[in-house]
Formats: sequence, structure tokens, C-alpha cells
Amino acid sequence: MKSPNWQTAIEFEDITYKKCDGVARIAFNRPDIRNAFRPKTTSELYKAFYDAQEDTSIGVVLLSGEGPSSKDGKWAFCSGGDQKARGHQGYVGEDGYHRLNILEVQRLIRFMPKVVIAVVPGWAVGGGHSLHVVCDMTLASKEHAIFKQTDADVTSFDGGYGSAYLAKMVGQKKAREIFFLGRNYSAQEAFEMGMVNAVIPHDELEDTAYQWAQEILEKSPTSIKMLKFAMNLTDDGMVGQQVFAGEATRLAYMTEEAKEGRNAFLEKRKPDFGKDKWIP
Ligand SMILES: CC(C)(COP(=O)(O)OP(=O)(O)OC[C@H]1O[C@@H](n2cnc3c(N)ncnc32)[C@H](O)[C@@H]1OP(=O)(O)O)[C@@H](O)C(=O)NCCC(=O)NCCSC(=O)c1cc(O)c2ccccc2c1O
Repeated sequence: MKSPNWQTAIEFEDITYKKCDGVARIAFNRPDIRNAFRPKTTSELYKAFYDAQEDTSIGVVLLSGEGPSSKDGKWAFCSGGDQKARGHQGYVGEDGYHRLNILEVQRLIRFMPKVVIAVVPGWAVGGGHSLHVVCDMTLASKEHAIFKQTDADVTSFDGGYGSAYLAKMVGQKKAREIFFLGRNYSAQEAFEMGMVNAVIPHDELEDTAYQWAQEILEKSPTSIKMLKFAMNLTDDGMVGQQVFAGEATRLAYMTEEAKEGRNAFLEKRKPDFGKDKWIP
């Protein structure tokens, strides 16, 4: 299996952001507190995801967590919102504002025209659990991944993708169990529920994720993008329709018909779309 030669794309404090051969890797980098996120972390995440979205050489993004913890050697994907940064209206950033801006990151993952794979080396908890749910696919460490929803312990509730979309994935009864009881689930249990794509030996997790990314990169970019948006559409309402239709518009722009429409306007004449163009 080919190991990637990652190159740092942008230096951040709370995350790492690297690229290699069409793949971007974004990882939480606060392993001593199980990769909990504060507003600074989420704004860095947003910048990295946005950069990956805009980079035309990137087709797949891996989202993971650095580790292990220097304190106890444990691994984490993400343990959700940093409870020490939590104020009375949200998570408090350096500017003093209270935010729930992880939801903006969720939307970017959901709507970006690229495949996002959660690579879970350890704990995926609370808002960290919701992040793996919103990613297109999840690969989990056989030995160390643990999935857990603590939202109901800390008076928080992701009522969007984290819960309602999870229920579409694992079924209503199981999703309610996950949230109402807040138990720990192993990678294997999460796989059997349908919220993990593959359980991978820990030492092979990163290389396997990179390999999956390389396989995806061999496919047609337009097909992958349209398939992602098609699968999102029914759950995302009018926004899902807007995102899918936006890409349909782009495809239409690339036709001779569209060029004639634009040219006719610019040349101040009636467009001639030709005959026999009403394909059945
Ligand atoms: C993740 C754990 C289950 C791990 O347990 P373990 O026993 O392995 O480790 P410790 O508990 O000893 O933790 C080690 C160390 O890390 C610190 N830490 C862990 N998680 C956090 C955290 N989330 N915030 C701050 N610090 C954390 C812990 O204090 C220890 O530090 P020491 O200094 O003592 O060494 C377990 O740690 C755990 O349950 N963590 C909390 C999980 C949690 O409740 N997360 C928040 C859920 S709510 C949320 O994430 C959320 C965020 C949003 O922005 C939303 C926005 C909109 C809607 C919903 C949102 C939402 O739900």
C-alpha cells in the first residue's frame, strides 16, 4: 500500500492541514483534551475546508484527529465542543463572541463538491460524533475508535445531521438509543449499525484512508460530485435542490446552446438554437 508524502498546506494552531496527490488531510490537533473544538478550531477548520473546496487539484478530503494524547496515550477523532470554552450562549472565542460555528463547518462538508471521509482513530463524541455522521464516509480504528453521544449529558442537541440524519443511517430505534442512553460503541458495533464503512487495524488506518481516496480519484469528478449531491438532495430540501441544480446549470453552461444564448445577447440579436434540438 502506497504511503502518502503529506505536505503542509497552511499552518494552523488547533488543526493540521496537509495535501498529497489530490487528497487533503485536515486533523484536529488538541489531542490532550481528546481533540475538543473551540471557536478558533472551527474557524480554522472552515478555512481549511474552504481551501480544499477551492483547490481544483483536490478531490477527496480526509478529516481525522492527531494523537495520541501526551498525557495518557489515548486516541481521539474529536470530543465535540470544548466545555471549558462554553459560555451561556455558545462557545466563546478570543473576540468574546459566543458561537455554534461548528454547524457552518458541517454545512461546508455536506455541500462541498468533493468526497469527505472521516478517519476515526479514537473517541468520536458529542459534536465530534455529529461530524463523522455528516462526512460522506467513515473509516474507524479497530482497536481505538469509540463512538458516543454525550449531547444529552451536557444540555446540547444537534437536531440536524447529528441526530436526524443519523436516524436515516442507522434507523430510528438505534439513533434514539445512541442519543438517549449515551453508551460507548466500538468500531465493529458502529459498522454493524451502518454508520461506519470499514473497520481498519489502527496501524493501517491512515494509509487505507489514503488508498480509498486514490480509488475515488480515479473516477469521473463530475459523476462523483453529481452523485454526492443527488444522494444529499432528498434530505436537504430546497437547499439540496439548489446545490444539485447549480451543478446542472454549470453543465448546461458548457453546451453550444448556452454559448449561443450568451453570444446572441452580447451581439444584440435573436438567438438561433437550431432545429431538432428537442432531444426526447
Ligand atoms: C471523550 C470522553 C468520553 C473521553 O473520556 P476519557 O475518560 O478517555 O478522557 P477524559 O474524560 O479523562 O478526558 C481527557 C482530558 O480531555 C478533556 N476533555 C475531553 N473532552 C473534552 C471536551 N469536550 N471539552 C473540554 N475538555 C475535554 C478532559 O477534561 C480531560 O482533561 P484533563 O485536564 O482532566 O486531563 C470524555 O472526555 C467526554 O465525555 N468528554 C466530553 C464530551 C462532550 O460532552 N462533548 C460536548 C458535547 S456537545 C457538542 O459537542 C456540541 C457542540 C456544538 O458546537 C454544537 C452546536 C450546535 C448544536 C449542537 C452542538 C453540540 O452538541
